[in-house]
Formats: sequence, C-alpha cells, structure tokens
Amino acid sequence: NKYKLKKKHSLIKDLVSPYLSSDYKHLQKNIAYHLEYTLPQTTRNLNLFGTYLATSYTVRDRLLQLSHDTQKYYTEKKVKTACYISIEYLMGRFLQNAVLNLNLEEEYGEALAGLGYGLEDIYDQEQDPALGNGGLGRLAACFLDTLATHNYPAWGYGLRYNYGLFKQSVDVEGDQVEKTDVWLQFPYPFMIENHFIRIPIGFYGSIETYVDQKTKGTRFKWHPSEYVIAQANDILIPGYGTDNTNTLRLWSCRPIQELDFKKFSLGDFKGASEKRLNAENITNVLYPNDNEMAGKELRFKQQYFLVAATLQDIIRRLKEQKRTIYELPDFAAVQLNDTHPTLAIPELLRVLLDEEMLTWDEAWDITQRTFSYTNHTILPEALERWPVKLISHLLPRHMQLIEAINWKFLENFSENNKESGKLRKKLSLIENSRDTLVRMAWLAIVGSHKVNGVSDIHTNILKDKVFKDFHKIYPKKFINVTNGVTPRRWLHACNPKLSELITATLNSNEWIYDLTHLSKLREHADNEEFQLKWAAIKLFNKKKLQKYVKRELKIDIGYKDVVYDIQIKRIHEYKRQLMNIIGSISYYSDLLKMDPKKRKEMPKRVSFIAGKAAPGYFVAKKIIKLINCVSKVINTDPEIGDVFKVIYLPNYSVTLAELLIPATDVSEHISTPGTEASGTSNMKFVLNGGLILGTLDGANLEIMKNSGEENVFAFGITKEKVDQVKQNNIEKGAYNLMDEKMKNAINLIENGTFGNIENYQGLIEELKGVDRYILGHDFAPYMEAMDRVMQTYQKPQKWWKMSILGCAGSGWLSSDRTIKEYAENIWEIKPCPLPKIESEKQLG
Ligand SMILES: [N-]=[N+]=N[C@]1([C@H](N)O)O[C@H](CO)[C@@H](O)[C@H](O)[C@H]1O
Repeated sequence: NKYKLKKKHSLIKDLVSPYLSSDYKHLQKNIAYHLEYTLPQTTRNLNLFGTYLATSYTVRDRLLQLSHDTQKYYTEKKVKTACYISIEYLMGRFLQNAVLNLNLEEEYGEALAGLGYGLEDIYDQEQDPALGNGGLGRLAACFLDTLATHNYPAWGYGLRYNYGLFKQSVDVEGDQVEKTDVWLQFPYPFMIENHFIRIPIGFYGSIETYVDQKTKGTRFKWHPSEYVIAQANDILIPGYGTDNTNTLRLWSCRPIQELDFKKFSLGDFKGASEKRLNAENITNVLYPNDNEMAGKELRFKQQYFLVAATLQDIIRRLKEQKRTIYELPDFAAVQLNDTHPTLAIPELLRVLLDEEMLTWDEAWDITQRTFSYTNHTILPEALERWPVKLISHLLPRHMQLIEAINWKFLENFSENNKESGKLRKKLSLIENSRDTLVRMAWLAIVGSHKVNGVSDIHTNILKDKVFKDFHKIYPKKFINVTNGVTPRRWLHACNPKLSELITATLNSNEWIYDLTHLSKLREHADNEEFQLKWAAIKLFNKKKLQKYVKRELKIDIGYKDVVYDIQIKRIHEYKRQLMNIIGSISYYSDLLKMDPKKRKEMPKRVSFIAGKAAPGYFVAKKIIKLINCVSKVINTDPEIGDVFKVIYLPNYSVTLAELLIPATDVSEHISTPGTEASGTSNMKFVLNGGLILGTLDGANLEIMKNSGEENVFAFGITKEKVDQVKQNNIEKGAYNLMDEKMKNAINLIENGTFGNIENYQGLIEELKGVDRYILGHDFAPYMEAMDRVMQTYQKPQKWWKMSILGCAGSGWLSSDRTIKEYAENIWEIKPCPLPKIESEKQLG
C-alpha cells in the first residue's frame, strides 16, 4: 500500500469536531448538509418534514459525539453502571427535549428561521414513539433523563417494537377504535441501528447432562433448537446542562436465516419466509395491557428475548474491560422494572453455571447481588404467573433452574410442621393451582437483593399484605422509593412561560437541575402581582388547549373564568373514570333542575377525560362509550350552554399530556384507596400549578404531605376502611347503600338518556351489586369535594395561593430525588461527570 497507514482514532475526531460547533451558522450548514446528502431532499423542494429530519440528524451527530466521549470516559474510569431493564419506554417526542438539554434552543431557532421555519413547527413534525402503555413506561423515560442529567453511568435496555401502542379514535357511536401505530414508516433519526451488536438468542430444545471433569460434579448444557438474532438499536439520551450522554439500547428481532431458499425454489414462498416472520414477530408489537398480565406465548418470548440479549451485552462489556465474571455485581446494578424482565434471574444463573462453570453458591450470590426489583402494582390480575408447561417448552433449562431455586429456598421451611407446611405453600415460587404456575414476583424477590414499591402507601401494602411472608423473612430487602418525574420535560419544555417566570423570580435556572429550589416560591404565594403573572400563564396555556379542541374536535369551549377539570390516565375500573362521568351526569341533572337564571350564573367548568382502554378490556371500553354519549347529550343541550361541558379527547399520549397539563386548573386522581401504586401524572399537574382532587391513595398522600393538605382537595376514606365497605356492599347490596344523587344518575342511564341501556348493562349491574371499587360509598364525598373546588375557584387569591404553594412544595417529586435514592440505597453507583470542555455553549 503506497500510502503510509496512520493511527486512525484521534484523526477522525479532529476531522469531525469542527463540524460540530454550535453557532447557528454551523447548524444551518449541518442542516443543509443532511437535507442534501442524508435525506436526500434538495433545497429546491424543501419542506417542513424534511427540515425536521435534517435538523434531527444534526442533533443525532452531536449526541453521537457526546456518547462516544461518555462511553470512553466510563470505560477509562471503570465505573459501576446501572442497567435499567424495562419492556416499556414511553419516551415522547425527542427533538425539543434534546435541543433544550443541549441548551441550543436559541441557535437552532436562529438557524431554522434563516431557512424559513419556526422551531415549534419543526417540533410538531415529530411523532410520539409510544413504546409503552402508561405510568410504568413513562417512569422509565423520566429516569433516563435524570440519569444522564446527573451524570450517572447508566444504560436503558428495552425492545424496539415495530408497532407501538395503538392509535385511538372514537367512532360516531362513541366507541374506541384501535389503529396500528406504524411509527417506523418514516426514518426516526434518533434511533441508530447498531449493526455491530447482533446477538444469537435460543429457544426450545433440550438439556444435555454431563460430568464436569474438574469437579466430577454434574453439569448441564442447554441446546436450543431454534435461534433468532437480537439487533441493537440505540437511542442516545442527552442530559440537561452536561455532556454526559447515556444509551437506551432497544433490541429488535431478526431471523438467523432471512429466506429458506430450498422452500423458495420449490415455490413454497410462505414457508420460505416463515422463519423470518416468526423472528420478526417477537418484537413486532407492544402488548397494550396496563396493569394486567398478557399471558400469551409471544409475550413470554418477548420477555426472554429482552433479558437474554441484555445480559449477553452487559457481560460482553464487562469482559471488554478485562474484568472477571466475579466482578459483575460491581460492574452492573441491574434493575427489573416490574416482573416483565424477571427471567433475567434464571438466565444469569444459567450463564454463570453452564457457561462460566461457577459453583451454585458462587452463581447464586452473584445473581442476588446483581438484581433488584421494582413492583408497580398490587392488582392480582397484574401479578404475572407463567405456566410451568410453557416455560419448560420454551426454556427447559430455565425451568429446571427455577425449580432448583425454589427447592433451595424452601429448604428452610420443613414440610413436617403444619404451620411451616402452609407457609411453604404460600412462599413457593411454583403455585399448584389448576395449572402449575411460576409466580414471577416471588422469583424476582428471592433473586434480588432489594425490592421496592413506588410510594409510601404502596410499599407498606407490599410489606404488610401482598409480600408479607417475604417481608418477615427478608425485612431489610424491602424499601420504598417513591416515583418522580423529570422537570426538564414536565415543566421546562412543556410550559416555557412558567419556566421563564420561575427562573426570573428565583433569579436562576438552577431549579431545572435541582427542583428543591422551587421552595423559594413560597414567599411569593400571597404576592398579588406574582399571582397575576402566574394566573396569566395558566390562561395562556388554557387558550392553547381551547384552540386544540376547536381544531381537532370542532367544539367551542371558553377558557376565561372556566375551570379546566382534567382526568388523564389509562381507563381502568380502579382509576374510577366511571365515578367521574356519573358525577357529571348528576351535576347535569342538578343544572337542569335549576332556575335558568341561577344556572346561567353558575361557575363554568369543562371536564376533560382522556385515556386508552386495553383492546380486550370491555368494561373499560364501555366506560369510554358512556363518557362520549354523556358528552354528546350535555354539550348539545341548549339549557346548559357553556356552563358545563364534558369532552373526551381521543388518542391520549405523552405529547397530548404536554399540552393538557400546563392548561389544567384541577386534575382528578380518584382511585379506590389502596389500588393506585403511585400515579405520576398527579406530580406533573402540581408542578404546573394544577390543583389535585384526589383520594387518599398512592402518591396523592405524599403530595399532601409536601405541598400541604390545605392545598389539595382530598376526599374519601383511608385504605384500611375499604375492605369493610366492600363487605357491606356484599352483605347489603351496594344499591341499597348508594347515595340518592348517584341513584338518580344511574336511573338517567337506565332510562336511555345516554343511549341504549344495553350498552351499559354490565357497568350498572356491577355498581348496583358488589361495586368492588366502592363508587357508591365515595360518590357523595367526591361531589362535595368538587363543590369545594368550584367554590374555591371563585376566590382567585386563595386559588392561586394554593396553586403556587402546591408547586413550591413539589421539589421532592423530581425523578432526580427518586434516582438519587435508587443510586444510594440500591445500585451503589456514583455520578461520573465528564471533564468539562469549556464549550462556548454547553454550560447554559
Ligand atoms: N403497571 N403498572 N403500574 C403503574 C402504571 N399503571 O403503569 O406504574 C406506575 C409507575 O410506577 C404507577 O405510578 C401506577 O400507579 C401503576 O399503576
């Protein structure tokens, strides 16, 4: 080779870095470069979507550089990393968050203006990657933002579904209609297909038993009969005001063999592609169930595929650092986001025993020290239990190991004594009911060194009830880590005007990085001028929502002197959207009975409800239908006019939440006490000056504690009293104990005011019968609390004081506080900030 080969590494960085400077002129060049050579779209046929893509590629370039620097530095520092395994990530739009975290909003604004586009319009081009169902998936996304912002070495691991959570629309009958979310039909610049990371994953097959020549002990080797390939797709996670950039690695499934040519040449075209289709099927679609187990074989395959690829990737990175397998617990703290990734425990055990040839005790010790598990719900139908038959068929070696884990765990509880016999049955990882099932939460608890709930009340229920027997055995293993939300997306990005007012008032934007600074707003809570500024911003955001409702639903609503009352979350009986809509029916009925003059003077309210129902959850779909039919009747009743409106907003998403939350006066979190593990939308509302109408459940209680009970419209009984009420319902029949106003509302449903009663038969029977979620009992206090809301809104000074104090007391609800607790109490990792290169912009 006549040319002298030079050392490449440093050369490449020096060649590209000038390209990455961030003054707007450079950005413009970069955007033009991608327009011309990446898309390709020439400046001649420039359009908004093309410019969005080109702009996104320039952000991707900068994140790639920062990611290279970050991984290099973490490797040099041999730091311990947190590995968060979640089957869901509800990331929301990426571009705006990245531009703000890189602190380049001004530069991009100027650069794009020079190309004839506004930043807001560019942001609106991005679709919402909905790779999650609700709170659990969004929590994982908030955690990633915090981990990068506070320089924690961390990796997110998940699945790259070809189709995210279904797109929802509502038909003329008021029914939910689901459409496939083909989110990858257009390029998604923020996800980088990493072709260097392709990992074989096995399924089915048999187990070989042989004698270990060295220890003369029995050894096992799994011989899968089918293989697929896990392909890495990386999304780079920028931190706010830092160069640290972490990675979210999403696995997609590829076939070992793209096409079976023999079958193809025989004309069996379907057969020829069968293996590819089966493989791709594994990461084709997100299961749309929230708080409910999806007991399908394909879901089980998704769970194993995720954990097997992830553990191989972690061990590869460990060995690349020339570290031994014994150092794994000091190299990676692996968090299991609910039980969905629990197969990681027998999978790591298999690798340590069968491939690394460790002893059982060594392997089990490493396993327990590596894993920790977060529980997100106590609902029985959500606690995963997989049939032994299914596990044995797909993962024979893992079932063998689960039985071994169970045997060794139960050894301590002899069968002889009656007491321990019963305890043994309750503690067993394997449940002998109609089918023999593996209790995945039990396996997660036994295989982890720490188990946490997601709010005080929830963790206490785990300790005192759901996992009582385990808590007795492992008292130190159970801790609480109350959820949190990132203030970058959920205030700084979605409510820029309020962000600016807070920064101006506190004379620093430090609060964006450390939310405890919000407490300094307390001294302004009574200040009239400040209240007016605060109220004006809420009004500005309500106007944006009013415009959205007009544009998307063609419905006219007011916004001045109108209370925007909002309940947005997945539709579920325990979240009691049914009580919300029955409350609206009752209020509607009261308004109709009123003297028209008095009615006209009533304080105005618009009740917004949004949320998807799992396609197979018929009761939830009935609730959506009732909401839409009630909405149609009330909103078209000339007697009511603009005094009261009910609006169901289709296709709830992260992006819609970013519009709704800043525009909310009061939000409803009215779950039956003891059912909502935490809730996180409640936290986002308080952060944006919204007041809470809520039950004594989940994180509502901690919001009351930190923002002051006097600043929350709480109602209802404590969880301790719920069982008694349920008992009463069973013994006496809920209808007999029901509040008159609620009975009246139900009569209106039954007499067809809101369409054929057939549609709601099941709903009404449940309410009149057992009423498992005690709507009948809580209806009167709920309506009384709503009255308090409407009365208080008539006293603006009091209202805005509550709103400001609520926000001032919300420093604790930042995911920064949550992650600090995980890092110190579970993962034992420390921030590892990149050495600062005094880039002219980075420090913001
Ligand atoms: N599955 N799950 N659980 C949930 C949510 N539905 O995703 O996790 C969320 C995140 O921990 C909780 O806030 C919420 O209360 C709980 O129901």
